[in-house]
Amino acid sequence: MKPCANLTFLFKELPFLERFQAAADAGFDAVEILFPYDMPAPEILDRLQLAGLPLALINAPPPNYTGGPRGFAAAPDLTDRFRSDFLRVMRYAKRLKPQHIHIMTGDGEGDAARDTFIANLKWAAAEAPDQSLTIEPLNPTAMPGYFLNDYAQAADILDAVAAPNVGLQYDSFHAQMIHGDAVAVWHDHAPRVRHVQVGDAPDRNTPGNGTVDFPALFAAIRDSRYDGWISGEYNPDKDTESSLGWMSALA
Ligand SMILES: O=C(O)C(=O)[C@H](O)CO
Ligand SMILES: [Mg+2]
Repeated sequence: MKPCANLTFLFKELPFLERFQAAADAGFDAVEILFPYDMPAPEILDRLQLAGLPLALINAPPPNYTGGPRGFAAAPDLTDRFRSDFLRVMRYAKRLKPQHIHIMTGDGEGDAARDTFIANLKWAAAEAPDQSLTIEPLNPTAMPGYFLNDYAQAADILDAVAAPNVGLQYDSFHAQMIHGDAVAVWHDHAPRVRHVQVGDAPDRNTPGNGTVDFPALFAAIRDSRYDGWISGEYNPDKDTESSLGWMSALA
């Protein structure tokens, strides 16, 4: 199991560009960045190369995302917007080579949103056949109104899309908040998972300081032979360094 650091959440004690080396020094093998678009790609690439780290994941809402809607992939009236933004994301991705791109749905509900999301995912999968794309249910307490908010719903959508390069992004914080048992969610959906993020519930804080059963979760992940990244995506209770005890369970 390979540890990854989400640099949007971890090492916030440091200026953004210094977080890459800090992650490498702390023993991480990769980093992910939720919204890298405010920074020139060459600067990020430079820091990745200096630290010797691959980029595991970026998000795909619009590149100019600045606290606006969290994506458009399920917005029936904004298909053109989603598609032109996706092409811009792919131009960025060509430089940074993220292993996964998380496609965010934005707000919505009902059949029209579902159909739009499926059609957009099929289109994106065909447009970028060599790029792994992920979808991630976000819990309604943290993200009210967000369309993709349940793991069974995500499984249904992945079945309908049926594209080899589209899979599930599992997040222990959201899984626990949505379904009450992050370990059970892992057991139900492990074969679909392409990328894992960890944080505790209910406060998205340091793993081990909340209600998620991390010993059971890491044992289940190990048993399932998942070989992707396990990324820390949480707000450390104190400083980042003292929050990294969970990494030793991955060795
Ligand atoms: O909120 C999360 O858990 C995510 O991973 C999203 O990418 C947030 O942007
Ligand atoms: Mg997440």
